[in-house]
Amino acid sequence: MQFVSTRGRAPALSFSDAVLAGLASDGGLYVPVSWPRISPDEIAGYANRPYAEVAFDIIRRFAGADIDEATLGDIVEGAYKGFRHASVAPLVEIAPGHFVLELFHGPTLAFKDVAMQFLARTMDHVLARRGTRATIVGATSGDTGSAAIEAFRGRETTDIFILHPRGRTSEVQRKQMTTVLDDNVHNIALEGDFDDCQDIVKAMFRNAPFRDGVKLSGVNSINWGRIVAQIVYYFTAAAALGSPHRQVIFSVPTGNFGDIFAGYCALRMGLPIRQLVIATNSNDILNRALRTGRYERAGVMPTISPSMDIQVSSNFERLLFEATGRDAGLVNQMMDSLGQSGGFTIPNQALKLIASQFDSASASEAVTARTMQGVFAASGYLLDPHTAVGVAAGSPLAGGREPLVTLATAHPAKFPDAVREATGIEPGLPAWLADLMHRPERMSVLPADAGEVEAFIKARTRVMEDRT
Ligand SMILES: Cc1ncc(COP(=O)(O)O)c(C=O)c1O
Ligand SMILES: N[C@@H](CCOP(=O)(O)O)C(=O)O
Repeated sequence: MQFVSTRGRAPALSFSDAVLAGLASDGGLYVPVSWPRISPDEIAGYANRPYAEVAFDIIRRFAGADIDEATLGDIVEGAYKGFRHASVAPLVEIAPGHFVLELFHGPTLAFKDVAMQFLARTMDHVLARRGTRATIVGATSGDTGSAAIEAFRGRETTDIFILHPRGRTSEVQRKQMTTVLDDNVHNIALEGDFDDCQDIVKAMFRNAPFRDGVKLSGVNSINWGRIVAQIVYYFTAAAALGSPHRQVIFSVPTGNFGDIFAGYCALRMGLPIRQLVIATNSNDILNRALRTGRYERAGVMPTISPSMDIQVSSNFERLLFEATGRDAGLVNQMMDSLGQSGGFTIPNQALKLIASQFDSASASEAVTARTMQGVFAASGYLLDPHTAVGVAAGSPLAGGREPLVTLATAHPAKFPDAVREATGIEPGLPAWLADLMHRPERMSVLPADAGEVEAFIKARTRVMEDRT
């Protein structure tokens, strides 16, 4: 399987190369050259199969001969054996016909672990096979960073640099990142918001001498290796609820559009998804875009669901590529306009197509808190604030013919203040993180300046040491 860039000016790459590249050299995002199909019988066969087996069966269709099957089998086994729930991603019914898909049973208590545990093992394998190293960068609003640091810590093949917006993550999230003291882990607290972090990461990829010099690779969902692993749980959840004989609706708390784009991939691969609901907090660029056709950047607003405090949703570019019939010229025009004037208009045809597959809703702070409170009062189930945004956005569609599945993207204990304020209950951290708040921290504070961040990385990466 080859992967092509949404901007059409970078070379097509194999699975391994696309995973190592992260972002395409033309600034675009890699997508598979075509969508593999999973037959109805195969979908039915996924019900009750171990998660790792389904992951293997789906991912092998993208990895092809690039990663031999025995190795891929070992990678997925290793990735999911540390999850604290035997099903990896269990479903819990919180109201008649409304399920949450718990994606937070990995080591850092967020859905990011599902992909990151796979991605780190895959990168490690490819780098070791090639006898080389990479410098990993990532922008985080809290969860990607902790999951990536946990997955890459101590690895000989990589140095990892994570940029988080200073003071804008929850304390638990920050501690999960900054208390990891392995030599290959570097935390940067940036004086800015998440979009600044992400802009700097993208600027580093555009700087070819720097990118090639440090062998830059990325772990955000711009990396196809993240998306491919997130496709899997849409299949396991739908199969458990009766697909392919039954359609399913998914409501997905959305920021960078990676998780919901994985749902779209599942749909393109044959999963009978009735609708994908884009659930946003007050940072509602996607909800506005779907309603008005204008994708218009605004300032990032801090909320009680901080991991979704994002305005520029990188993976929306992948959807635009698909919805315009893979017209890279049009995608370039839209992205240029976003860079120059902060917005663009989605062509009518593309907007219509998107509206036929997606719905969207935005939950205010008050609605998010009321949803946590209401679900707890009715069922005793504690939602984290991100999942609550998804539950609020999806609820109007609950109780109909198709089951509604809201993706539960984080454990409530990652956001104890917001959960306590809404429900009166303070969720505790699991035993292996019980002393987290007392562990020593290490991080460096830097201004939101790509040059300074590059200099910081150059001074610390072992890849540069190799070259000098
Ligand atoms: C807890 C949580 N929920 C939802 C999201 C949104 O996911 P995505 O960025 O893939 O849209 C994030 C961050 O990305 C997150 O950390
Ligand atoms: N919410 C994310 C932001 C980055 O998203 P990603 O999925 O593209 O890595 C976070 O918690 O860091």
